[in-house]
Amino acid sequence: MTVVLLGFMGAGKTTVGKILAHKTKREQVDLDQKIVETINMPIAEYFDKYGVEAFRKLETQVLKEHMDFPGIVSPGGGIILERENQKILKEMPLVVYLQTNLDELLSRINQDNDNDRPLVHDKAIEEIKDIYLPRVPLYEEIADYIIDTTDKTPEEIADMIIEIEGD
Ligand SMILES: Nc1ncnc2c1ncn2[C@@H]1O[C@H](COP(=O)(O)OP(=O)(O)O)[C@@H](O)[C@H]1O
Ligand SMILES: O=C(O)C1=C[C@@H](OP(=O)(O)O)[C@@H](O)[C@H](O)C1
Ligand SMILES: [Mg+2]
Repeated sequence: MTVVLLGFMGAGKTTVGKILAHKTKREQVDLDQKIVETINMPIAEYFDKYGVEAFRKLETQVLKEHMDFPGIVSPGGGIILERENQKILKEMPLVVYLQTNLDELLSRINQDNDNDRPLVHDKAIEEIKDIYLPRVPLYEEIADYIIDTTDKTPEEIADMIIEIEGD
């Protein structure tokens, strides 16, 4: 069954998705990674050159290509913004929102040297809050399940999703 992980940047969509796929012997697709393979440059560079709207179009395209993916789908945190994506996500069988408080997200993002996230890079906390707060009700509305990740390890979160799938 297709499992989609939603959540803000730093929620663990990529990390938990990888562990969950490994534990359950399924494939994971990270939509950001698919986009990077297509554009052949880092996401931050693409944002600089072509802007956020162009990125959103690519994001919708790769989501459509993977809506029936038989495994774990880890999108970027902004996947819930486009109406078209919201519709697609609602049709997908199991959507889990990895809920995390903003302090914890900021601390995870800051220690993550593997990813440059242009929407939060060098931004003040108030600006990040302006991106985060309007997204929360969208994640909540679209998800079938919500897991509070704040004090949990990615392993524990993956195990919780396995339990949800078993129910
Ligand atoms: N539950 C967690 N507890 C602690 N650190 C985490 C957790 N989930 C993810 N991280 C760390 O936070 C950073 C961002 O994780 P990532 O999986 O890339 O998030 P996302 O794909 O949702 O933006 C990584 O450095 C990752 O190791
Ligand atoms: O929330 C967003 O708008 C974004 C999240 C990023 O992915 P992660 O959520 O995996 O960091 C990446 O798609 C891009 O930088 C934009
Ligand atoms: Mg990610």
